[in-house]
Amino acid sequence: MPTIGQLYQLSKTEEEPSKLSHTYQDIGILGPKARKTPFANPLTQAILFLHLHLTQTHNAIKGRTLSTNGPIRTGELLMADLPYAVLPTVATGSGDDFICSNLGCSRRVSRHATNSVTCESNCSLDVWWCNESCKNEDQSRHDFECAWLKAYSPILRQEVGDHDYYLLWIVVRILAARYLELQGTTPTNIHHQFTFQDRFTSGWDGIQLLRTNRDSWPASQKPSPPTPSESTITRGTEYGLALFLRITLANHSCTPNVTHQADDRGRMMVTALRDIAPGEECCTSYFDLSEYVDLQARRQKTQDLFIFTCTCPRCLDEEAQLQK
Ligand SMILES: C[S@@+](CC[C@H](N)C(=O)[O-])C[C@H]1O[C@@H](n2cnc3c(N)ncnc32)[C@H](O)[C@@H]1O
Repeated sequence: MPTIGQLYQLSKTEEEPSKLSHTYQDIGILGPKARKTPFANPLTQAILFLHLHLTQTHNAIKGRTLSTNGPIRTGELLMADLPYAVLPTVATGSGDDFICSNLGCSRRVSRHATNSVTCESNCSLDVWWCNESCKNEDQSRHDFECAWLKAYSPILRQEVGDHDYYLLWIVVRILAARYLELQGTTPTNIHHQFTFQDRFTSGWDGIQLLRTNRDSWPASQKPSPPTPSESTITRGTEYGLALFLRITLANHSCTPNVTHQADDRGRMMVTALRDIAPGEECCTSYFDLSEYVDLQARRQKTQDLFIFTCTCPRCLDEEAQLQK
């Protein structure tokens, strides 16, 4: 079950991040249907937002699902999800930008920004912060990974390649978040402030729920998992690699009713593509549907990347047409 996803910057043809941020920051316009929970991080005030009508349900084949228990209008913001862990995936030394390592910030910043700082121990060329405040705020989390990065990042990167190196590093960052959560000092530790834990599990408890639901699949849907290789992974415009606990509940549909886009600070913004009725499942698309148009191409894509055969209404309808 893929739960760690690339964050992509919005392309120029899509809605500008600033517009999304504006809708989000001006969250009062959503009125009483919206609840907001200030994030623990006093410096950045990153905000986790969940629409009051969003809920979690279960489907025998798909596993956990994101659903609604009330009406949602086209264009409404459903979720601004914060990552549990995020890391930069831009090749070392390349490009002008970095992602601030402070989880509560996660902004993309120019390497030439006057206030940017790096780790004194030179543990990794990928670890940067916007400024001293972000570094101080992130210090205890970074201390957890610093020795590991210094000892292993050059060797691992060479020996296993970027893809596997990033997967190992994000596991270290997930453990760092867990460690800080136990200390009660982390900005990811929103558990105690979050008032609707009953609907969405936060923190390490949420990580523990991330396991495959393959046991519930019919035998026909259980091929051997493909070995991901650099050539089979379409990365798009890279922003970072992140783990989200709430948007990960959204299943795939080839006629999605929601869309997800990373904003410019590593949050995943989920917006309704059409009116959604109470009780409907909220599905997004896991890939660019304009690139995978016919049924066979789309089904191959979900098999290759996520090991399931899509049975969304569009796929079933097209399948029936082909069988006529
Ligand atoms: C990001 S998770 C979505 C949440 C997942 N259902 C869960 O229980 O955590 C992706 C996984 O959900 C399942 N899934 C998503 N969309 C599906 C679909 N249209 N049909 C069948 N399974 C689907 C697959 O197991 C896939 O690997």
